Amino acid sequence: MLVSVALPARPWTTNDPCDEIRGLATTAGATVVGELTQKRQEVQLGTYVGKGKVEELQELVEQTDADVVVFDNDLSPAQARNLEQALGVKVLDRSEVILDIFATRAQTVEARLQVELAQLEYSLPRLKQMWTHLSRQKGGGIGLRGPGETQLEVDRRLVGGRIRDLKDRLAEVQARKDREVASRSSEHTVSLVGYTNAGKSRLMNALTKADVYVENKLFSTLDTRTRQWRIRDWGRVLLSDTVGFIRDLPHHLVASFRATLSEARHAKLLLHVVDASNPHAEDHIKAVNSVLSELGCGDKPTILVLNKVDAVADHSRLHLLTAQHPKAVTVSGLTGAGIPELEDAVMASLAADFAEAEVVTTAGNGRVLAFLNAHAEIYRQEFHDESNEVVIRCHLPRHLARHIAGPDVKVRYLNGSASERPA
Ligand SMILES: Nc1nc2c(ncn2[C@@H]2O[C@H](COP(=O)(O)OP(=O)(O)OP(=O)(O)O)[C@@H](O)[C@H]2O)c(=O)[nH]1
Ligand SMILES: [Mg+2]
Repeated sequence: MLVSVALPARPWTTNDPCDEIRGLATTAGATVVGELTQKRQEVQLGTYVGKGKVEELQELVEQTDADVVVFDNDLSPAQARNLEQALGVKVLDRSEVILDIFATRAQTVEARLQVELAQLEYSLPRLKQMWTHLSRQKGGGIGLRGPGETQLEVDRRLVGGRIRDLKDRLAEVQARKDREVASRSSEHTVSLVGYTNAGKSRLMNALTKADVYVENKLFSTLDTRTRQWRIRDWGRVLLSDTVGFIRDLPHHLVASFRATLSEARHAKLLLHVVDASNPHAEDHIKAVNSVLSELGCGDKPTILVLNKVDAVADHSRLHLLTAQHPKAVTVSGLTGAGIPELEDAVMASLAADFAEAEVVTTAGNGRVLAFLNAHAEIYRQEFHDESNEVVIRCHLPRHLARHIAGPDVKVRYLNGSASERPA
């Protein structure tokens, strides 16, 4: 049974208020048997909704034989407890459903650690509810208590210990990952970000011919994957797919998925993928932008990618989107439409970092030659026998110039216009 409550601070954005929570609940494996919606001026402290609605909900639960009630809103521990008592069935809120999906989807060690951490941090304030229940069963918890401690305190301590343990292990994994990401600092790194189900993974497959899991469910990607993307004859880009964002992401998850998003934080360019066929596309763009700025990626060069253009039924809405975001690129990961234009936009953005340069070094400097071969676009090489020097004209990413610095290396930039490519 789904419940969605509109509040002045969190209004419904469509005439189908349960749309998203239905998607989340189904993704979590539930079958939806009924829905209840209400507009309220403020939250009822004890039970979130008013007494009348609780009764209505009770009836609906009985009629449909529902065994879980899922709120599209976030409930306080006390509200969840009171509702469970009144309704006689399990009551979950939006964050719990998202956490549950994350728990079943997490694949790598890192994602599992993050999900467990988020779940424990979420349940710590809710322990009281579990233990008042249990201590009644076990005769007041006799025999379970440590000296001077109530069972609740023991439990909090255990959970607290586990949380610290998880944090330590995550820190290790993340340090390793940061080293990995940093070692790619000389590369063109691009990250796909966007609302869940926007089509990031499919676009990744289309661009890199990789085989990343794609599914019409929310949060099909929980781990970052990085693949090579060869853009025609221009060069190589490392493209990462990331976990999808969602409105009101539980903030523990934002924090713990920071690491999963480290690729995005270190990327030189973000491709913000939007499902242009979704009527809420504009809301999704805003939600993603706000998570990005929370992650400290707000100022990163970003290309907005209006995806699934093949599925857009209402073209006037697409026109609105393109009018609102004139620099956006319109594509379809399914049909491949617009991908050449996306490649152009990516090249132009990354090339803004390129400069035409003349590098002079001794002919035997294999290190510099190898580096330029790998990272620059060389278009002329001259050997000067008398001085035993080699003069290399190339297109060099400015931020890489420091990697070839040395006593026998001279770098001279040939013109100020960085984005121009030599003929
Ligand atoms: N019609 C159409 N469907 C698409 C397109 N791109 C993706 N889809 C479908 O949209 C659904 C979601 O695609 P994914 O690539 O898994 O989306 P995602 O952004 O990676 O989703 P999460 O990993 O859950 O955040 C799948 O059913 C895809 O087949 C497209 O260009 N056109
Ligand atoms: Mg995905």
